[in-house]
Amino acid sequence: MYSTTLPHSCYIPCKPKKLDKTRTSHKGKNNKKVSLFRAIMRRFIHTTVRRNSAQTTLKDTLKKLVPQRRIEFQKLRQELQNVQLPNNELTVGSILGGMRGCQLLYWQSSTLDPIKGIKFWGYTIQECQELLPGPEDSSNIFYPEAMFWLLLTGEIPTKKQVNSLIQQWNTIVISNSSVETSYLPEEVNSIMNSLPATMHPMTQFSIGVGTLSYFSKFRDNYSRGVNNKLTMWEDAFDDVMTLIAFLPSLASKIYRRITNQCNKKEVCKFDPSGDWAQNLTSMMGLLSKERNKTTKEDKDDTKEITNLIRLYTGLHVDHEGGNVSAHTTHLVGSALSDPMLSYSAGLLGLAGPLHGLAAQDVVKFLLQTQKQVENTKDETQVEDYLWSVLNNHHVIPGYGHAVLRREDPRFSAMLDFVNQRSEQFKDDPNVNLMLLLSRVAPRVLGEWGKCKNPHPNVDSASGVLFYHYGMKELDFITVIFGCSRAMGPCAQLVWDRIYGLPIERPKSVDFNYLKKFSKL
Ligand SMILES: CC(=O)SCCNC(=O)CCNC(=O)[C@H](O)C(C)(C)COP(=O)(O)OP(=O)(O)OC[C@H]1O[C@@H](n2cnc3c(N)ncnc32)[C@H](O)[C@@H]1OP(=O)(O)O
Ligand SMILES: O=C([O-])CC(=O)C(=O)O
Repeated sequence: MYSTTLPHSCYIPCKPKKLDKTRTSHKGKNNKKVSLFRAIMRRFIHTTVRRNSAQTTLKDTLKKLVPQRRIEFQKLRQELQNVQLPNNELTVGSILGGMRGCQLLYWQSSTLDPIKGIKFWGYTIQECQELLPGPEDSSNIFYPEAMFWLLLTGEIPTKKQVNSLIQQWNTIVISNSSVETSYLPEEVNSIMNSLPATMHPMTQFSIGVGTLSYFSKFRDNYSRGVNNKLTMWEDAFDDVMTLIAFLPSLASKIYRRITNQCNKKEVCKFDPSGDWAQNLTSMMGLLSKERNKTTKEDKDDTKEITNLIRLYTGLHVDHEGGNVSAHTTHLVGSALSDPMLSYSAGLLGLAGPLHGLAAQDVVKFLLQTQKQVENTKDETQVEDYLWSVLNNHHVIPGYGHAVLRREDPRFSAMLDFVNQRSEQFKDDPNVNLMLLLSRVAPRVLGEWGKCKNPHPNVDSASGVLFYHYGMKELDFITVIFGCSRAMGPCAQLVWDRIYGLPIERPKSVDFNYLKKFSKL
């Protein structure tokens, strides 16, 4: 009766009392005893049934189904790879293969060529570096504000226009009053304070951005019936401005919480005339004397880390519409969720290790390689280590791409940053390992042959540079990515509402439908 396969903790030794037949006939005086006996039996049967059903939990049931279903699915996938479904230009291979290469989305501000990489309204990264306004004393660095102007309008802004946007992001109107964006509104601040500081920074970030929805004009005006299909883009625009303007405060709040610097006022320095990336760098406390020593080189570092954040946040803004963070933002926005909710969802996609989280994983990987490989200057030893990673069915973070088929030009731009400062970086073992990997990994991945693009993507070079300048909290790195990525998808949200694009709702197919096309 008791299953011996039950886990020990489920086995409750409870023997049924023997049924005394003689007593059952004594009605009347033995009535009480009989009903007590029946109750005990009912209870016994009930517990036994429950115990037996514990043998087949939902997960156990699923586990039994997995091997066979996997085989069937793989067979069907292989057989129908090139089959086009009726009234559908897509093949089954595309539907089951992450829709790679299918043109399914409208995206305005950037396009991605597999070989040439990203272009923002037709401008290459190099052209943006030449044309977009930036600090006078730094070549190849532009203000992210200038990039946002380009993303939203398709026009290269003048210096004056960029300055006006810098001012606008430093003082923003919420709840009908003008506030400096140096501190978070109390409604958001208190939510952030209630989160465990050990919660992953990307989770905190998404919650913070979602909480900003409290101030959404779009949401408020929609619920009161104030805006309509023709005017709601203006509320979307105002929300996007509020959202982006508060990102430096929000990100630095998270950073200061995880580094226990919350009560140090000198850390959170906000310059009311400073640019967005400068305030982000400064408010995180990356420029504080405690984190950076005070030698002459360290003063140069202060300028350089600000420029690194400007370059990084200027380059990560957008990567056409199909990447997970952009696509999610667009999808959620299509239900007319406000821009804060939409981007909060986008950030949760960016937090995945195959997407934005690879930025932190790359640094973890570099540090792990330093520990595992005796001499990380020796290409053969590093190569052997990479083979062991692949043979253990792990990915090499920072390599490969769903669309790109050459080295990511954003990676090249980060590398130029390093090469232009070779003196600063020449003795950094992690930067040197990153450079060595960029030669060795493509060779190994190419020989391995599974991965369609063996070259480095943008995440390969970025985190290690933050690490160089003192950001040792690896889990935080993707938050900076998230500050930047807000710009492209949010610019698109405004245009989605200008054009009145509909709710996104593709059709799905099930296994049985696909099976109709199978000969198996
Ligand atoms: C900002 C960004 O989001 S850039 C991307 C950041 N992500 C990373 O760096 C993580 C490492 N890279 C990867 O996992 C992948 O290259 C992705 C997710 C970026 C692209 O995925 P896909 O388009 O499926 O790549 P692709 O078609 O080349 O994959 C074919 C196979 O090679 C594997 N592969 C791809 N890249 C790698 C890699 N860097 N290391 C090991 N294996 C890899 C895939 O996992 C897949 O294996 P499978 O057939 O067993 O499932
Ligand atoms: O394009 C992609 O899929 C991933 C990527 O590089 C990005 O979003 O920046």
